[in-house]
Amino acid sequence: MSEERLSFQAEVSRLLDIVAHSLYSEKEVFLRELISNASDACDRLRYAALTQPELSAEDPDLKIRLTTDAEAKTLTVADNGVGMNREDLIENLGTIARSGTAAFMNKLTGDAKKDVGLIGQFGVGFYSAFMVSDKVVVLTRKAGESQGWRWESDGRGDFTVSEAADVPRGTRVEMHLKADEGEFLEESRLRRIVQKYSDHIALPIVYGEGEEAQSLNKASALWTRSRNEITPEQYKEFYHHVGHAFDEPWLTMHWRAEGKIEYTSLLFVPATKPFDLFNPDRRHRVKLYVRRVFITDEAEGLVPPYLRFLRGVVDSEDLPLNVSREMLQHNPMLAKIRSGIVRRVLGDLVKKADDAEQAEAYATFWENFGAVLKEGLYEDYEHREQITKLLRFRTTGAEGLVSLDDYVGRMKEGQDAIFYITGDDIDTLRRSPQIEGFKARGVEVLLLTDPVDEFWIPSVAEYKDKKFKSVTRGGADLSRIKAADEPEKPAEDKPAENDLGSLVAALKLTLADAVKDVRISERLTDSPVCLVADEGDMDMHLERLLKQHRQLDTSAQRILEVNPTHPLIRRLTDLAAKDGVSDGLEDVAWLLLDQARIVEGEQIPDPAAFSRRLAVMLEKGLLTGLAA
Ligand SMILES: Nc1ncnc2c1ncn2[C@@H]1O[C@H](COP(=O)(O)OP(=O)(O)OP(=O)(O)O)[C@@H](O)[C@H]1O
Repeated sequence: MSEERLSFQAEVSRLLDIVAHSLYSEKEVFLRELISNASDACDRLRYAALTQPELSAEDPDLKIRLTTDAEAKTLTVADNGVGMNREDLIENLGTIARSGTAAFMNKLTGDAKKDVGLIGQFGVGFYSAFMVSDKVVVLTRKAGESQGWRWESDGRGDFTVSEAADVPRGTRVEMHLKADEGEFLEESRLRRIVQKYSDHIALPIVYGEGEEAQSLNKASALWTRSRNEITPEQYKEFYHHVGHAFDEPWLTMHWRAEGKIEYTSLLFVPATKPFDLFNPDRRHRVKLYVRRVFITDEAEGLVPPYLRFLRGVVDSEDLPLNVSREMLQHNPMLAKIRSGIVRRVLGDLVKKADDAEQAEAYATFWENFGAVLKEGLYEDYEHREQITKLLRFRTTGAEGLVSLDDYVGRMKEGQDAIFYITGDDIDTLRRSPQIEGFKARGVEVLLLTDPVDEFWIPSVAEYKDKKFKSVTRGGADLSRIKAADEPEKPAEDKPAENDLGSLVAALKLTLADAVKDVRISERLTDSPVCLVADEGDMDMHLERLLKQHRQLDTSAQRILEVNPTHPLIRRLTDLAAKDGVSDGLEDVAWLLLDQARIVEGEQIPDPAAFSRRLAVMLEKGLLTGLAA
């Protein structure tokens, strides 16, 4: 087959443009990226060879080799790993398949300086070779296939692919260095880079060929070394490699489990949210090794979905090497390892959460992963208590994050429930009419904005014998809670009970089926009205959420609560006591209901009628206002 010329995917072209034109301060990281790829390729071959030993038989000692040619000004990174065929080459070195790429690309501004910072966080993998090269040639042959392939590009829009003869198994990436990148031809420079970024790689990385070849790294898997031999820098570089991450690890956990089951874990909690955290598959990314052999990064059941933010490796001494990825899931050993991991990780997180000096650091973790962790409250009954200790909340009572123990410790005399409100964002929740009375009495309300909150609360139901209670459902029961500094309302502020009775009757008659009931409110202090759900009905926010996701197409009737101390309601009470249901009262009743719906974020069923009534009322108001 002759040479084919193909174009890069548009995203790759944009990326290459930035890579080539930006003054990336740490160009040396290209080597880390290529070594990381080479190591992954060897891991994949080693796994495939477990069931097909012939794949690696001709050249079984897996390694990574760096060579230079001072005359040709080339640096080559070669591995004898799994290699690529034509389709792999076109798919892998012409596109960016990684999840989160689209989101990343949307963030690019076109301003090279800013974009470089972003790339630093995202990593450009193979394409970083173009930071130091004006031409890259890849020669590769896939394990088990006889045809070799050559890929070549100057990194400017297109690349060529052609057949190549006599290519050994694996991949050679030959970089034709730019004129001013001669430093990458020097062994000492390469050695320093390898030691800085790639020392954790478990394979030998050598410089040169034959007898002369020099070893550049320790070639022992980082997790097999003892903790006191590993520097924070080395942990970080390993985290970058294993997690395809570019931030600092927020927490590093490295331990060996001994006894009935033996395994080593080196796990990290990232400092920032990975792009794919909320993918529907809820997959974790922890890599499973069996006695130093990489098995899979898709071992379902190794880590529960609510800890899917973890990155790192678990290396088992007991699982059989020939365990197929499919059979793994049902292996009882795996369940034991998982339970060890969960216990340890939750234990370490609780320690962090309990440490008052680390409150700020813990808040970062919580903002990133709290919403994911909460899934464990209903998915992992066994560890619910520990997860509960990790919970943090925004509330009406404090600026920062509050734990359930903080909350319970501050409960008012007579308060027997943990009050909460759910919604889409904190600011709207803080302004909700339903929490007015709670705020006025100094009763703290948890402000919940994660969709998952609607699901764990009913499942957990209570904490330390205090039930969770939504402030937008059922009665407010505020009268039983004593507030020390509660100002007594002057008696004349509240209309007479009888008159209020007439108002409620008139509103019920007017609004009929549009509401389930009309009640005098205990929870309002400033707003005239609000909607609440009846005790046994679904909370309003949950109903909206389910409708958005097309999981529900009916609506429950709501209760309209009126604030007896609001001037508007007092005026209306007089009107109802005098005339019963009048035209004026009818219009106001509907307007109040629509207003309550708007504040709640609900649709108004008849906007035209709303607008007509509003115009009538404004006109009347203006006329009497002008006359006065
Ligand atoms: N030396 C290699 N041997 C075999 N396949 C390789 C090699 N280098 C790259 N590839 C293939 O090309 C793909 C793309 O590589 P690239 O470095 O761009 O991204 P990545 O490795 O998936 O992510 P990262 O940015 O974390 O490196 C890899 O996923 C792999 O399938």
